[in-house]
Amino acid sequence: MTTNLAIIQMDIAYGDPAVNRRQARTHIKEAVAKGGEVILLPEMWTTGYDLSRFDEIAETLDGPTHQLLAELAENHQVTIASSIAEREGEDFYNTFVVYDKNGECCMKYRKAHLFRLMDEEKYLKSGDQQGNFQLGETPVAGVICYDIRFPEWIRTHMLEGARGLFVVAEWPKSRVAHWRNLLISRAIENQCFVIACNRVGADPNNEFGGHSIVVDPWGTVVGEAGENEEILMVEVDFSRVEAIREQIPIFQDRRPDLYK
Ligand SMILES: NC(=O)CCC(=O)C(=O)O
Repeated sequence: MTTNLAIIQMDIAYGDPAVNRRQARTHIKEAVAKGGEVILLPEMWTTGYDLSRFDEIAETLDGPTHQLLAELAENHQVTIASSIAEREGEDFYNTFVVYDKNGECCMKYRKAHLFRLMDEEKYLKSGDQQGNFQLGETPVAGVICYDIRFPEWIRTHMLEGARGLFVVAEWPKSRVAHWRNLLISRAIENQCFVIACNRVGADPNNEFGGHSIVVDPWGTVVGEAGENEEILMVEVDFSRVEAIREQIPIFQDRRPDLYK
C-alpha cells in the first residue's frame, strides 16, 4: 500500500503568523487537491527565525495554529506535520507537531539540538524526548533541521522501529550541499525513507535553499524540489524498507556489545 506525500516548500513571512497561516491554508488545500495524504510544512513556518519577538509571536499548543491544523487535518482527512514556535509559560521551543485525520495532535517533539549559528540557544529551550509516532500502521519519526547532523540521534529513533524519517527545516542556501548529503546518508545508513521539507525565500540573516527531498531506503532520490515555492508530490511504499533490511540486515548485524 502506498502513501501520497505532499511537501509544501514555501516562503515564510518573517515574524508574521497571521500571514503565514493564510498562506499555509491555501497551500494545504492545494496539496489536498493534488491527492496529498500526508502533508509536510517547513520548520517554524508560522514565525521564521524572528526569535527576539517570540514573547509576542510564539503560541501555546492550543492557539490559532493548533486550531487551523486540527481543522484542516480533520476536514480533509489528512495528516499534517510541521514545526511551530511553541510557548509554555515563560519558555519557548521549536516544536514538531503532527495532526492526524481526527484533527488530534498525535505527536509533539521539541528540537533536541539547538542551532547556534541562528541563535536558537539564546532564545529557546531544547527538548529531551524522541519524536517517534505512528503513521497509520507504519512507525515513523520526526526531527528538526540541525538534528540531522547527529546520526546517533536519528539511529535512536530507528531502533524504536521507525521506517520513515520526516524532517522539517529552514536550511540556508549556502549549506544546501550538506542538506542533501546528510539526508541521503541518513536514509542509506538507516535503510529508511527520508522525507524532508525546507523553506525558500530569505530573512534578514539568511537566504534559504529549498531542495526539499524524498530519499528511499536504498539512498535513491525519488523526488526533489527546486529553489522556489512548490508542492512536491511523491508516492512512497513503506513496505520497501523490510525488503532492503532483509537484503543487508544492518539492524541484525549491529554490535551493541561494542556501541549503543
Ligand atoms: N534551522 C536549522 O537548524 C539550520 C541547520 C543548518 O543550517 C545546518 O547547517 O546544520
